[in-house]
Amino acid sequence: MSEWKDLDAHDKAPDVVKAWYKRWQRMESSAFNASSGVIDCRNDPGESQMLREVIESRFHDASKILREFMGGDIGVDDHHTTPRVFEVNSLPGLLVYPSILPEPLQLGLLDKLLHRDLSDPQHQTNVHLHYDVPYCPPQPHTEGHSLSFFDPAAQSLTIKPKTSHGALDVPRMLDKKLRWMTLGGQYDWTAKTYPPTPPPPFPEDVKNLVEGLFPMEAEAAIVNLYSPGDTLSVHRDVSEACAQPLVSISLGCEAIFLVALADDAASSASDVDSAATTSNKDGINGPGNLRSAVIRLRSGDAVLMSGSARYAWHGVPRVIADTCPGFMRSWPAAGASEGGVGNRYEGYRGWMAGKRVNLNVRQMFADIAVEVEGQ
Ligand SMILES: O=C(O)CCC(=O)C(=O)O
Ligand SMILES: [Fe+2]
Repeated sequence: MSEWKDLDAHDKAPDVVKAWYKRWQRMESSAFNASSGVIDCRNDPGESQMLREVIESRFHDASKILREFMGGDIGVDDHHTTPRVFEVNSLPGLLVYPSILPEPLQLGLLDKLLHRDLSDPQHQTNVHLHYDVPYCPPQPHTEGHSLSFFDPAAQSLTIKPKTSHGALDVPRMLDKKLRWMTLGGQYDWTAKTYPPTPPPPFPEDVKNLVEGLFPMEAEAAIVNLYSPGDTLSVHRDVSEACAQPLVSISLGCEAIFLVALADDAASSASDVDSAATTSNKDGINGPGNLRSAVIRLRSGDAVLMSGSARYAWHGVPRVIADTCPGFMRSWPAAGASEGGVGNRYEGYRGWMAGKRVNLNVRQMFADIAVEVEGQ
């Protein structure tokens, strides 16, 4: 097994992993909907041969952490008082927490990430690489933060290109261009490093939520935004200075998430052929000597990558259209019975119905122990 310090963030995935990913990217939805090899925690996870339930001692009162995040009672039910956690048998350290976030909390997290944190000029996005992004000054209802980009008053902003790109308006930025935003440590996707300058503070409420629920410190995050048709190719997240866990929280449309650990011996040409050309169980789920998992991630689910699974190859070959849950589809507009601030965002009603948002949180430095007991 490789040492963390030997792993290079610029390494390309072995061919066998890339071929497996491509199969999933090209697969008809009917094939993966019918595939018994996909881990889907909403469908009797306890019965699955691919998972085993584990006990997280830190969940003695998850509801307290969830309430603190929302600043009040959110009608947390029993499930959320003691969320269930499953470990993937083929990849020890890969944990799945189905629907760990209750619905109101999912909406609250979207508000914080996409109204408050996106309009904080300290947080970089992919749009900043090519454009000078202007911000609207704070308003009485924004608690000192710049006005949300979803607000009608922000629609007249012009986002000027730094290079030869054409100018961009706010709706086009939000609908099409915006693919990621960084929180805390501002990861540089091109250099695949964290800049040496001190990062902006990690948003405190999101930090408390993540650290309360998961065995890690929240020091840097990437918020990925996908539309159906967008993908994230196979990579490993090894730019952090330590091998502490990483947590990935999904909101909105469902996705297929692939994870694989390839032993050096697993990259031979014959494995690539079998991954690329057969439709047998191995061809879909990964060649026999790849330790792999295919997980259907839904809104409110979390995945924790720890232990050897922390440096597994992984990617998102598919975001599944028309799968955003009903309670979230109209975001950022308020629901029919709600009044108040949501109505400001009426012009973007239904924006979230065509999006998947993934909050991917990493610990960059300090060491803490992971406490997971077998059941
Ligand atoms: O969108 C996801 O589920 C995964 C994102 C990811 O792997 C990353 O941000 O490094
Ligand atoms: Fe990743």
